Amino acid sequence: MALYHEAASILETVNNGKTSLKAEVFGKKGWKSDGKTLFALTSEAAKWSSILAEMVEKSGILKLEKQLSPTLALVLTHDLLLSKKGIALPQKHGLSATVTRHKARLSAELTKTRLRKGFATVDALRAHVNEAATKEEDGSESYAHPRWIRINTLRTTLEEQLSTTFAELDRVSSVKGVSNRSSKALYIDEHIPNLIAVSPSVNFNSSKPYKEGKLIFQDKASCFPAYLLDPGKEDGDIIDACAAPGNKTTHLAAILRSQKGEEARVIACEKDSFRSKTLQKMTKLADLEGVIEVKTEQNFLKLGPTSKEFSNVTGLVLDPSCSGSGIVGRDEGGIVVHLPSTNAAASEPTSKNSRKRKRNEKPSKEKPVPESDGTEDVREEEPEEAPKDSLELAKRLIALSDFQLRLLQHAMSFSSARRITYSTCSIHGEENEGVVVRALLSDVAREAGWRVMKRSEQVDGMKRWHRRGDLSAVEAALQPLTQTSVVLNNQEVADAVIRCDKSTEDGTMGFFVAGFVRDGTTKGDENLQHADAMHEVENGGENDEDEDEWGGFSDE
Ligand SMILES: C[S@@+](CC[C@H](N)C(=O)[O-])C[C@H]1O[C@@H](n2cnc3c(N)ncnc32)[C@H](O)[C@@H]1O
Repeated sequence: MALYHEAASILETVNNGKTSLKAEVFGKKGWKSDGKTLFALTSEAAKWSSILAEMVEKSGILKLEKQLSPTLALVLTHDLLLSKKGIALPQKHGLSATVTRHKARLSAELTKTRLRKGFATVDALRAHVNEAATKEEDGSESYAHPRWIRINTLRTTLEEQLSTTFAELDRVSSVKGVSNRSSKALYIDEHIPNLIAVSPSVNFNSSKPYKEGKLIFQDKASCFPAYLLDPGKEDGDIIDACAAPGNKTTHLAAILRSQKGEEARVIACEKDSFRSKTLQKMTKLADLEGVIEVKTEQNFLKLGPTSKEFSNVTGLVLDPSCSGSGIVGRDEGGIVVHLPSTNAAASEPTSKNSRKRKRNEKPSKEKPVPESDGTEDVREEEPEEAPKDSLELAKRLIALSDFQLRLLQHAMSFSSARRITYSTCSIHGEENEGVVVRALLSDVAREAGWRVMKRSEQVDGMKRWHRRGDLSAVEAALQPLTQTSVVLNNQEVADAVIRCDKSTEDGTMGFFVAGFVRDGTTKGDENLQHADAMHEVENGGENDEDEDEWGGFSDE
């Protein structure tokens, strides 16, 4: 029967970004299958594809059943487990048999995914998947996430790309103009230089300039930290403390190079070994001039802030691991078909022992390195897994924010540093305003004279950005600190820090960034209405335990 082969071929074409699902199914003559059935199957499989791809990958069936392509496995698995009628083929049909014999394994993977996402039943998961899909298609309520592309000025210019790669696209004057799924439009961002957004239906994944590192796929919000740091001619070296996969590193390098020419130097530090490799690849591709020095498998906390090597470091970008709660899932963007990797090995059967993770061992979130260039599949951060309950979330946020504070305080210890940006792709106040307040009130910040970078002091685009910090989160962070005699100017701090919300007309992911400055001449207590003698703010991550990395939670 042609249905599954035709559906698989349609998903392949749509995934290449050449056309839309509707245009492919109904606009093309010659399909043997009924159009409505074909559309229903392909759109359902696309909707479920992130879940199905993971199940197929983990089950390892692509390795065992060589006649299955990733898209064919997707549509067959969809009908096997999620369609009421099952696979529309006789049981003995060869194609049906190739997936049916793995039904137990695939079902187990579906159960694991469902539980991990926090849904008690398949129907609850289905409702969630449907709701997400309805939102995507309802332009009035939610906006299709545009594809943000930063033009890498280390390798090309905006003008060159506008007149070549993007010459065919219609120019629009608002982000909303590119949020329409069927449009082929381009918007030049009004806040971040050299950043554009294109409609979700246009895909430059396989374009030459992308493969050459001239285009960097980077959400608008993720461009804020390097831009807010705003390094200039007078600056020395800049450290990107938590760098992989390297989007902010290459952005920093581009800005610094434009200011300092050959003198520009960015030191990129990454602790994780797998992500270090991605960072190396990405920077090698994007930075032919050698502005960036990569420190692989390097714990930032182990860099000596007063050592000679870093005596010329005047700025730091700190974008540490976070809950990832602001991330826009790939399925919240345009029609994206998630495909299982053909290289994926079957996951180990879950035994009691294998489920246990050692304390401090980082949960493995990495995707296999694609053979092509390895940059696009390692994300800046992984989306948050739904916590079981509010208690688990609270615990998670305490551990994360202590870790983030510790890194921020370390950044504040660099002897020549004058500016720092701290960012997360989290929506939780604890990881954002909470960390900022705790850092500002810490001895480290006060002794070194760090204060928040006020809105009025920020680079033009950031000054104009409308979403600012959450005042109630600033106040909430101060509440437990009853011991302190220091009073912050809460409103000024809230206005100084920057937020992005996901799924709004801004077209960004959820994000947070704060700038810190120290003037060098004062003790920098400008945000403090009165600063009394040295005080014990709180433990604030200055614990003796050698916890130098966010290690996730153990299952124990
Ligand atoms: C949110 S990601 C960074 C994304 C990156 N800034 C970008 O824009 O592409 C956080 C990174 O910090 C790394 N990391 C966590 N703890 C670290 C530490 N102590 N030292 C250095 N890197 C660390 C993680 O492995 C992860 O790659």
